[in-house]
Parts: sequence; structure tokens; C-alpha cells
Amino acid sequence: MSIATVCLSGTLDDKLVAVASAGFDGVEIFENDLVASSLSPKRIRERCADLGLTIDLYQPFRDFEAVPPDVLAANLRRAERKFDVMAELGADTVLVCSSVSPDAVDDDDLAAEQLHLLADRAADRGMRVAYEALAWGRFVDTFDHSWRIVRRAAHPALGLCLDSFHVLSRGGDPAAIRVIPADKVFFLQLADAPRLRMDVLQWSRHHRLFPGQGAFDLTGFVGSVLATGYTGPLSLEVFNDVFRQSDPNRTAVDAMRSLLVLKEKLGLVDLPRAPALDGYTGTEIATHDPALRETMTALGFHRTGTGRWRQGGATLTIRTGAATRITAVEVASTDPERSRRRAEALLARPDEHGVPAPDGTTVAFGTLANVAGEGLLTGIDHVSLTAPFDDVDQTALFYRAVLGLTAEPEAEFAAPYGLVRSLSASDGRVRIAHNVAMLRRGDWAPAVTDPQHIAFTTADALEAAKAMRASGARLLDIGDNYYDDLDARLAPPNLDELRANSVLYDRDEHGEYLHFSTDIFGDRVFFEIVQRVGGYLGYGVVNSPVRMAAHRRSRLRNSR
Ligand SMILES: O=C(O)c1ccc(O)c(O)c1
Ligand SMILES: [Mg+2]
Repeated sequence: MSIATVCLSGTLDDKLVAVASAGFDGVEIFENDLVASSLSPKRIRERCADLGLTIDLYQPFRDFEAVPPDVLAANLRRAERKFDVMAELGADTVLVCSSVSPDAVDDDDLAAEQLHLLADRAADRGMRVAYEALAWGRFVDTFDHSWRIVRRAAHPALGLCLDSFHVLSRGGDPAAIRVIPADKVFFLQLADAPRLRMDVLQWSRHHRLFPGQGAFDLTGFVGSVLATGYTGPLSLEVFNDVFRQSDPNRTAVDAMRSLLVLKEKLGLVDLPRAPALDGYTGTEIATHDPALRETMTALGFHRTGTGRWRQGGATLTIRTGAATRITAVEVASTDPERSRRRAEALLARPDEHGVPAPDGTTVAFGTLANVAGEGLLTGIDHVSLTAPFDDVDQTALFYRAVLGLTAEPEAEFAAPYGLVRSLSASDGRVRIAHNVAMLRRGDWAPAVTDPQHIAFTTADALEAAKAMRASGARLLDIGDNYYDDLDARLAPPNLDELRANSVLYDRDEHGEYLHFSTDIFGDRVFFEIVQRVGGYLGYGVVNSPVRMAAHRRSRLRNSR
């Protein structure tokens, strides 16, 4: 397991320390990191050895092949100087990117001949050359093209570097990799990415993600490479604007977690399997707002102990805290001990309360108490948390990996105070969502753009809304425009009742969703009551902007 220094922020030494402490075996040294370092190549070699890291690749060497004779001479001289550095580093493989130079010509024979020459020079020093097709290379921009050239060059010290980004961003078929002989695959670089329609160079340099955080099929890709018989490093190479300026220790842990999950999917590592989950045993809220406790009663909860509230299968702990937030999510695991061991294997650090997630919430594992209950609420449908926009991919990967949840389709919507990105993961029983503001600039928008919420399940949302309103629960009022639009779009048969009770509505190909919300407590947390009819899969995200505008109105009213 290896990682390129370019993935991380800081000086070369910051990066090496972070990589080693996250448990990687090796690094790709990115040339810029070495050039900017005050350490000599020999000292870098010693530093890596002290940290238990091998130097698996030196990169990149650019714009070498298919050039006129005078440029070739200069390029070979440049290469010899880099081989000197590699010799001092103790690195034996150099990555050569396909040329983007205006000096290059479209001539595969010439490219093969000149790469053969370079491989000869490398072989003289016991080194090898890994040729990588950049997706934006001038003439060579696909892995099959780079493979044709490497095959034509036929030099034992010349092979391929396969990079999942360059292959998958261009829609390349990784199955075609299977026919490449193992001794010709010198190196494997892994990066995921979100599906974006943009210039491929910009996409690559700014938006790569760790495996499992984007839209690419990394499992299929690595499976194809392993089918060749490749036994070299699995190395992460992720250019990402956020990671470049984040704590490298945190990024390295995130990177390692992503690689472990990928290896688990490929059957390459035996992590404690994620036990089946039976839903939630509870959630915990810290608050200083007395209105939150008052609402618990109006929602039909009763106290079962100090700070403990229950209704049917829905259990909540409310403790006093300076700021209101969801502090813990307790899931019902069929094997809590194994759940904890899995979390630990995935570099989470459990304490006596549970496992701290990157968003600050504690995830605890309990066993389901058999609570047949009276009442309108029967359990918890989902918990919706928040994270800074920059952390959300890492946070989402954490929940999916540790709890064994599957990512659901992402949504993006325009809320009254800006765009919101909405992610969720589920196993059908436990659902975790994250809503994040896509920008946080200026001081016009409220400090908390979208609060957290706990969604309780009910078998009859209309009945629950009536009863809770009658008990004095502070429920959100929804305006007529919403219902007129709903009538136009979906024409629900019970439109009048929905309108009369301020219940929101959505429908998908599987079923219907009825939901309503309380006011926001402590500026941060509200409750939602949801009814799933049939197999409705979503969260009513289409209604979120309306709900958020209504929350804004209720906040203004309550602050008057
Ligand atoms: O963006 C680049 O230039 C670049 C350099 C080296 C790589 O391995 C790569 O995939 C991209
Ligand atoms: Mg690469």
C-alpha cells in the first residue's frame, strides 16, 4: 500500500511522517516535493527507511518521447541527472508521462525507439521506466496506445504505469488491461473522481478523490489489473485542492481507510465484516434549549430515566450542553464487539463512548432492546448530520465503511441561502444523511445554513401531525404555494389533508413519502416525522428548500 506525496499538504517531511503513521508501506516521491525539500536525496532515503517506508516510484518525468534528435539529446541528459537523484534515493522506477510538448511528433515508431533508448540507460543503472498515458497527452492519451508503444519498444526495463483516473475518465474499458502480461505492468496508481463534465486536465488536477469517494468503478479496474498477475504496489495518486491544504495526518488516515475498503472488496484483506444492523437503539442530543424538552412531551415521548426519552422503538437521550447538536448515534448491531473491531481496523479510535466520526458525532454500537410500544412514533428512520463542505467526502466514506452502508444517489438543491449538496447511505434499516452548504462566504446567510435533524417513523403522518399539533408541539407551517405546486406536479389524492396539516409529500416509482418538521431548537436541531408508504427510497429532498424557507420564517417569528 503506497501513496504519492502529491496527495498531501505540507513539507516533504510532514508528508512522510503522516504516510508512515497511517500505516502505508511506501511512497511515490513527487519531484516538486523533493526539489523544494532541504533534505538531500540521500537524507530522504534515510528518513524513509527510519519511518519504515520504501520509495516505490520517482515521478514525473515529462515530455521525453518522439522528438527531433537535438531535443532527444537534451532529454537523455535530463534523464541521466534524474537517474543520479534516484540512485541516491534508492528508487528504481521512474514514471514517464506521455508527452504534451509541442516538440513531439505523432510517430509511434519514433516514440518506441526513443523509449527503448531511455530504458537502456535506466537498465544500465538497474532501473526501470514506467510509461503512463496522460488523458491529455499530445498524441498518446489512452492506456491502449501507451501499451502499443511499450510492446513495440520491447525492452525489459520499459513497462506501463496504469492510472485509474486516466483510464476511467476517458471511458476506457479496463477489461482490455487483462491481456497485458504482468511483467509489463510496472506500476498501478489509483484515484477516484466525481462525474464532472469538464476539461480532463482540470478534472484530474483539482478533483480527484480517494477510491470509494467518487463515481469510478475502482474495484473493477483493480480487478482487471490484478488479473494480469500484477503484484506491485497499490498506490494512491490523488490531486485534490482540499487535500492539498488540509492536515496531512487526517488525509493520510482517510486515504488508508479508502484503500482498506477497496482491498476488502477485492478480497485482498480480511477486515472484521460489518455486522448486520437492526436499526437504531437511540440518538443523543446536547442542548441548552428548554423548548426542546418541552417538545418531546408534545411529540408523545415519555421519560424513562434521567435524560432518557422513549416512544415505541424511538429512544432519545437529551443531555445539557452549551450548544445544541446531535452528539451520538447509537445503532443496533447484531455483533457490537465486531462492529467496534471493524471500526478500529478502519483506523477509527473508539473510546468508552463509541467511535468518533470525522463530523464530530460519536457512533455507538448497542443491541436492540425489545421495545414494543404504544404511540404514534415507532422508531428512527434516519439521522441527518452536517459537515463542512470540504470534509463531506471523507465523512461519508467513514460512515459507509465503518457501518457497512451503501451510498445512495446524491442530490444538489438550491436552498434559500445557497446550494446544498445532500449525501446519504443506507442498508435499508440505518440511514445516515449529510447536508452541506456548498459555499460559506459572506455574512448574509444564517450561520447554520442547514441544521441537523432526527427523523422518526410513523405509520400515519397525518394522524401524527394532528395529534402533535393538538398537544402543542411547535410544528412547521407550510404555505399554500407549495400545495398548489404539489397539486400540479403529483396531484396526491389527499392534497387537502396534507395542506390542512402542513405535511410535505413526495413520490417515487416505489411508493410515497409524507413528512413534517418541528421548529429548530437551539439554532441547530429539529425533528422530522416521516411515513414511508410502499418502498419509497428517498428523503423528500425535493421539499427541502420549502422546509428551509419555512424554518427561516419560524425562526424570525420565534425571535420576535
Ligand atoms: O497532472 C499531471 O501532470 C500528472 C503527473 C503525474 C501523474 O502520474 C499523473 O497521473 C498526472
Ligand atoms: Mg498518474
